[in-house]
Amino acid sequence: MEQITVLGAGSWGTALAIVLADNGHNVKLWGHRPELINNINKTKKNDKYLPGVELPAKIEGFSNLEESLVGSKTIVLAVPTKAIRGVLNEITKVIKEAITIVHVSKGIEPDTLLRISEIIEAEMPSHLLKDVVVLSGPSHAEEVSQRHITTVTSSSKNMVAAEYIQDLFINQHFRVYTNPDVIGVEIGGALKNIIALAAGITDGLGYGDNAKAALITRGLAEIARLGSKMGGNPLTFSGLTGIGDLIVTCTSVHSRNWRAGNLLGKGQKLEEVLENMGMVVEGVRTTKAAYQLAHKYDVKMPITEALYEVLFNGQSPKVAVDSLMARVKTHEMEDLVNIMENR
Ligand SMILES: NC(=O)C1=CN([C@@H]2O[C@H](COP(=O)(O)OP(=O)(O)OC[C@H]3O[C@@H](n4cnc5c(N)ncnc54)[C@H](OP(=O)(O)O)[C@@H]3O)[C@@H](O)[C@H]2O)C=CC1
Ligand SMILES: O=C(CO)COP(=O)(O)O
Repeated sequence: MEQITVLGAGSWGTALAIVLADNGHNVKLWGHRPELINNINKTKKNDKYLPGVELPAKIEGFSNLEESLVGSKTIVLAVPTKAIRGVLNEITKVIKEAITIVHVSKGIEPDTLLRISEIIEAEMPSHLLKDVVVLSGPSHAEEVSQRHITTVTSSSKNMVAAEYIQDLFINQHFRVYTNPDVIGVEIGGALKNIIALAAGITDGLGYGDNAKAALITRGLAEIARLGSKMGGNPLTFSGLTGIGDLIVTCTSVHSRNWRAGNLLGKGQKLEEVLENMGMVVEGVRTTKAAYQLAHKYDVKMPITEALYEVLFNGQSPKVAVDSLMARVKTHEMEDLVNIMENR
């Protein structure tokens, strides 16, 4: 059995700590708010993020980063995308030996347009970084923490590392696959949040299942279009970290992105929505990044572009949906578009 440090004591960090503890590992769970950590250690619960869930005895909370890292060679990084650089910077100051970082965040950094594994490689000195692995897939913390059946994918440039992480996490309720396509896995996980926001908006506007099916399917088309151009394997987008995560996030009330979109669709302002969520809504920043990526790679991403107008240019959700539907008619399949345009 291993000792593993989980950085980030929010919903996902805590749920993954439970999986690891269930597998017999000793888990040091670090959070940056001492009151939350004291409460975790006292009550053996994280009532702010996973109300009512009992934490296994093998999880110990830490608010001191250095203490949480002593003796751990594998670190699970479970903080929101915007906090990643800061946390990596602090890790670098205190560790002495190379570590394996498993990141579980779903986002892309606006402006730099870096994926999370690229941020990790850029921030960490190479002598302190053994491997980077991404663990991603359709997995809401609320269900994982109740040991409901979940499937995810472990991906790394180094498949030995991906398989090592598969072994650490896999159990009867939490099935872990591997996939060498880090780009496809990270792009699918990050961009599904944009489509989930849009699905929440159409639900909030009062549209039904047809609209949601359209968003999931056409959302997948634009994610795959961008992701393949960035070097991802097109097949990855039909897997757990592509269509799988799209389905769960667009259809579940657990999704913070769907919930935020739903409130936007019902007429709330973005600032108001984010203030009241109390948890990270990754899709907002990622919409900005994907909008920039679409221009950089010259890829059509109509849903992303419509959402960008709503989030950053004050367009009303109804007008954005109407303009999506009023676009010039086209073929469904990319190849057909190329064939027809060249005939
Ligand atoms: N929840 C889920 O089901 C899943 C989430 N993910 C991904 O996991 C990542 C984390 O999300 P999740 O746990 O759900 O988010 P939450 O909002 O539930 O928790 C985020 C945690 O990170 C903490 N945090 C914020 N800023 C910092 C910082 N600068 N330094 C240290 N800690 C910080 C927050 O503390 P505080 O707010 O108190 O400051 C909070 O404890 C996201 O990228 C998300 O997309 C992936 C799969 C499933
Ligand atoms: O990534 C997730 C499920 O796979 C969590 O999605 P939300 O961040 O929208 O809650």
